[in-house]
Amino acid sequence: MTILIGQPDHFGVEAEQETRGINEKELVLDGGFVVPQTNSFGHSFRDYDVTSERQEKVENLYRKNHIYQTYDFVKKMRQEYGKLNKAEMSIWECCELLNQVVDESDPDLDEPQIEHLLQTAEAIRKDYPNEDWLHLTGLIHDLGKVLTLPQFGGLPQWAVVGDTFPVGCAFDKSIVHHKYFKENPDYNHPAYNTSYGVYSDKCGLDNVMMSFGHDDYMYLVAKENKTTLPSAGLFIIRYHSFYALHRAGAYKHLMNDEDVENLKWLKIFNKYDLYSKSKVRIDVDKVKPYYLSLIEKYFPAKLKW
Ligand SMILES: O[C@H]1[C@H](O)[C@@H](O)[C@H](O)[C@@H](O)[C@H]1O
Ligand SMILES: [Fe+2]
Ligand SMILES: [Fe+2]
Repeated sequence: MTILIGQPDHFGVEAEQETRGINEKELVLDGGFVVPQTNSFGHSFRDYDVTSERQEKVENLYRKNHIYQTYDFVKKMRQEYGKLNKAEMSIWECCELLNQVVDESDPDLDEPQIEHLLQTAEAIRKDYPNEDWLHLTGLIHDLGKVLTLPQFGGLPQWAVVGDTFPVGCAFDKSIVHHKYFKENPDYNHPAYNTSYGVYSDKCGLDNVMMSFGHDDYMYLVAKENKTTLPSAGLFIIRYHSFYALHRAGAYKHLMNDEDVENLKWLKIFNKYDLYSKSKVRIDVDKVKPYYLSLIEKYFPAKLKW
């Protein structure tokens, strides 16, 4: 059975068809993963408009995120967190730390994050049994959320979670709660508010500064600790919250050929990241040995964080 992909949403039909095209022609999802119609709160996934107490929290987070994530802020954060001098630990130790984190930006999930990591990884493993790198990518993609913990500086949630977007060029209209960018100092900055901004045609996303958060941080950690994950794995880690790109198709003018290839895997990954969120618990002890073997294959025993 081929899975249903991409619910029709406010990003429009075009992005949907594009995902479908890739799915049918190249990487067919055949594992029978059933995409639920509603999240565990009974709403459709990624609905940022319904009114509830929870949504108010989510919107408030995006308001701050959009106002404070400037080009200068990102540069400073990358410098600071690129030092990797906060902790030394294994990947699994970090998974366990994540148990203390609940993501306030997520309208679909209020479970501790370790559940989400395992749900994502296990759903991928079922449908893509041979792509062990993709299972591990599922397990680790959100580990950067430890930035909210005191030993990592206790960053506010707006600097850690939520969808990401490039800084240094214009903020695309498809970004969730776009209206709050009007209060971002870069919004009116002539060097930063054109479609290329400080970048050039097909410069490659590697050269683009993304709003700072768990994605960019985990990418830095994986790269600097010399992971042997393939480039598609690193790409997924850095851009999995970049919905303006992988859902809405914005910012394509900044992609190089390798990005175009890797985007196919990211689109597949996203289905599992988004739609595996549920109240169904995974038996951690049962799956732990498998993931420990993958960690050993792709990472050193201890990493600098
Ligand atoms: O609220 C969520 C959450 O923070 C995820 O970890 C991130 O990847 C998503 O893009 C975002 O929408
Ligand atoms: Fe994430
Ligand atoms: Fe995730």
